[in-house]
Amino acid sequence: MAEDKREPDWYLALMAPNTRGPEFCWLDPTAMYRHAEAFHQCIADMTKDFNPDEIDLVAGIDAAGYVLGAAIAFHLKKGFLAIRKYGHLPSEVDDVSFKDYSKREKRMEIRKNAFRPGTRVLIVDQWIETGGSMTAAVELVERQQGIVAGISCVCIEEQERAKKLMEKYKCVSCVRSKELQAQVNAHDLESFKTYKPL
Ligand SMILES: O=P(O)(O)OC[C@H]1O[C@H](OP(=O)(O)OP(=O)(O)O)[C@H](O)[C@@H]1O
Ligand SMILES: Nc1ncnc2[nH]cnc12
Repeated sequence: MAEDKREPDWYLALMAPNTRGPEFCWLDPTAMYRHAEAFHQCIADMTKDFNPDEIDLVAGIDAAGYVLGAAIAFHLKKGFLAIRKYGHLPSEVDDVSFKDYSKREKRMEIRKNAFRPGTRVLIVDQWIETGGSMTAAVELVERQQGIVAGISCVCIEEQERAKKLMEKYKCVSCVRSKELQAQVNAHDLESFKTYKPL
């Protein structure tokens, strides 16, 4: 078999740059999900540092976290918990208010009795920018006496609240090198210079 000469996080170069101007700071990992090998490698990398025997349930954050969370739940043979934007679940809920990168007040919710106390939950999202969404998700899980078994995202920016999460929980991202991490923090990847839509 031919030796794989690619960098371990080669597939992150398939993320599309933001072309909607400075008000919209998103990079677009969904561009990468279209590539079968890239998406599968991404899911493998988001899970490889976790022992499946130490996870009972995978939770994904509405909306981009659903794509990855559901794939990871399937990969690890676990169930999936939807952490929803507020006002969508047709059941009794626990909810929490928070601010994210948009600086707007937001709310998210999970159903009451979402799992038994002591359940070990892996929380999955596409991205941590300010850490507002992930911190809120952790609060919802812990309020129902869940144990946060870990946090897994494609990219985690090194901002204040994200650093606090990293101190307290096992956090995994697909970014392997310091160079790429710095580019992620700056929302500007070297690969954007040569990025070509499929
Ligand atoms: O660390 P933060 O500053 O909280 O930002 C991260 C969140 O922002 C995005 O969600 P968003 O609700 O904007 O979009 P989505 O519905 O497409 O997932 C992303 O998927 C994370 O959930
Ligand atoms: N900069 C960013 N890129 C991609 N997804 C994001 N979600 C929040 N911030 C993001």
